[in-house]
Amino acid sequence: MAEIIDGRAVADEVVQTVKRLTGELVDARAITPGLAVVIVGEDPASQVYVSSKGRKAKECGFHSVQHTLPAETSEEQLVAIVHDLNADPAIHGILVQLPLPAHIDAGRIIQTIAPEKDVDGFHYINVGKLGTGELDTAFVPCTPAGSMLLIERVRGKDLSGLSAVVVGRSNIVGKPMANLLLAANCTVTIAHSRTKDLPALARTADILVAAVGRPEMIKGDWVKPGATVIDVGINRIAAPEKGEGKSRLVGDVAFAEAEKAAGAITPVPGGVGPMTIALLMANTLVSAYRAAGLKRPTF
Ligand SMILES: Nc1nc(=O)c2c([nH]1)NC[C@@H]1CN(c3ccc(C(=O)N[C@@H](CCC(=O)O)C(=O)O)cc3)C=[N+]21
Repeated sequence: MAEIIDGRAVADEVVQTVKRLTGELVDARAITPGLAVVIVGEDPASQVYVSSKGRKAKECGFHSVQHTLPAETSEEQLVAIVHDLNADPAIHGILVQLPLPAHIDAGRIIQTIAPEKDVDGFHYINVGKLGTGELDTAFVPCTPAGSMLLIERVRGKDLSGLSAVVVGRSNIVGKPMANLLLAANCTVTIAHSRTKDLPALARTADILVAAVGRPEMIKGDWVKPGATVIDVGINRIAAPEKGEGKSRLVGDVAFAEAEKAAGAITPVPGGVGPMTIALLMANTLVSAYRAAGLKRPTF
């Protein structure tokens, strides 16, 4: 049976390190890292993520601000808010929660965020830096960065020559994940909905990352014996066994089957999700260190 990777425990270690380094920054330079989270509309799932980000930021000792805007907020109003946050020296990280309402051009909003405050790592400047390997000055998207930390926990820091298959090609997870694995000298394949014989390809992976958003799509017999399986999916599905109208969270991997073959596997919940939030704190801390002209801490 696979080792079950405890994402909550690793995330907590990251948060404790952020907290300690925040204390050092406050003592040495009187600079408090500041994180602004902007949410437009009332999507209940989004509200949950945003409030847990605010809670973690306070736990780290950050200055934390949240802008909750009505669903009718115009694109120009949102652009104006981002401009204000760009100009605010107390703010080192800006996160605009996605998805945005359909009448707002999310791409334009992301490109409005100052790259040096783009702790999501979604701005073209940060995407380009990751693509060209300028990791010292880039922000790397939180979910792939957190997934890499979990992979390193299991396999050590030297991933050289390992075969990695990333299932999913999104700009926020699949593509940056593939770039990080490539930077770590893995042989990387990105699979997607048009990939031929995905089960056979998946079985070649020493590191298998599932980021497709389809509940339990990756089956146990797609997993190479001993592989490291990172499940990025968070899918809410009906759970009639828990009672009428109840639901539960599952990943993109059929966990009960896959844990029999894998060497190590992340659960859902309690795997990648908590790491995403921890790396948001780490990126915000790094931004504050850079703004102070100090060397970037590494995680
Ligand atoms: N600009 C932007 N950046 C984001 O990083 C971003 C976003 N927009 N929009 C929404 C998604 C979603 N997201 C999650 C983070 C943590 C958990 C998490 O900690 N999940 C827990 C379970 C939470 C539960 O029980 O619902 C876990 O996996 O253990 C989930 C989802 C960040 N997102």
